[in-house]
Amino acid sequence: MTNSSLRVGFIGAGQMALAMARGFVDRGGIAPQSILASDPYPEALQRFEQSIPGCNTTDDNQAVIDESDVVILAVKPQMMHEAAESISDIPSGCLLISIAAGITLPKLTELFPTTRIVRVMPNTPCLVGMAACGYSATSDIAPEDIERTQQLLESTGVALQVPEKLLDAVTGLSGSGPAFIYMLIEAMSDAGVRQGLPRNIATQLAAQTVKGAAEMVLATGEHPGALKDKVTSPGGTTIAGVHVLEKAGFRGAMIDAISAAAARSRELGLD
Ligand SMILES: NC(=O)C1=CN([C@@H]2O[C@H](COP(=O)(O)OP(=O)(O)OC[C@H]3O[C@@H](n4cnc5c(N)ncnc54)[C@H](OP(=O)(O)O)[C@@H]3O)[C@@H](O)[C@H]2O)C=CC1
Ligand SMILES: O=C(O)[C@@H]1CCC=N1
Repeated sequence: MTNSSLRVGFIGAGQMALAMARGFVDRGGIAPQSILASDPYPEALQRFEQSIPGCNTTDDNQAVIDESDVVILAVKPQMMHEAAESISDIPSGCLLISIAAGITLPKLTELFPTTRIVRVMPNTPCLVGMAACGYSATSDIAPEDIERTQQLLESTGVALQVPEKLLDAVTGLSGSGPAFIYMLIEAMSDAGVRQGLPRNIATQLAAQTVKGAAEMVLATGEHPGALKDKVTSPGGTTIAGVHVLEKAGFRGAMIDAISAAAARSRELGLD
């Protein structure tokens, strides 16, 4: 089946469902008419319809399962039990993809009567084709289901298969990571404004600097530390700033933040 004929459903039409649906339509060759999203919250469905003109919406989760080839489970982890209870039957042709933080594959297969299920951790930059996704599936899943998952996720950015025990780490790093980077960009922009730059110029310079530095890491394959050294002229400006960041515990704070997010993911899985 080509992507143009693939029917993709979303159970939960919130932020992440929207970002993925937009990515699938813009870059994955999925027709808006082939997208069906359910949510109990009418405003969420309205927002979804406005963002994906031509898509279909419903308040009936079972209808999404019955009328889709792939269904993304995009409810909060705390709502997964309730979502599962609203589904009585899963046709054999339907592949389920859970994006909920923390909910493990054994838990998912207990909640949903199917073995065709993949656990994915995407991130919101899939909206602009720059996602970093990790995913994992049970060992008895068909290779075609892995291929389908890989293909769909790749249309929104990078998709890496990892052992399930690493998915909470992926959640802390790349699932939650965009929020940490937005905070960094905001802080850099504030610093620019503090130094007299107009806000729009400061934010543009900060965001482009983050994007450029990220691209340097990916394109050159060099260690980030080596790239940092190339910016850091002896006795120059950068080392003065690096010293301040080291004294403030910048690296430790980032490691602690990602570790806390990963720990929270593990905790959500225990509910
Ligand atoms: N936001 C992100 O960056 C990322 C989120 N995720 C995961 O994606 C999932 C969704 O997160 P996010 O989009 O941020 O959350 P949102 O709250 O924006 O979206 C979830 C939506 O699901 C709806 N919902 C609640 N119960 C049900 C139900 N029984 N059936 C159908 N829909 C229901 C909610 O309605 P209501 O508001 O009325 O409860 C809400 O509109 C989470 O599991 C999260 O862990 C994964 C990676 C990144
Ligand atoms: O904050 C959260 O719980 C979700 C999961 C990863 C990103 N957002």
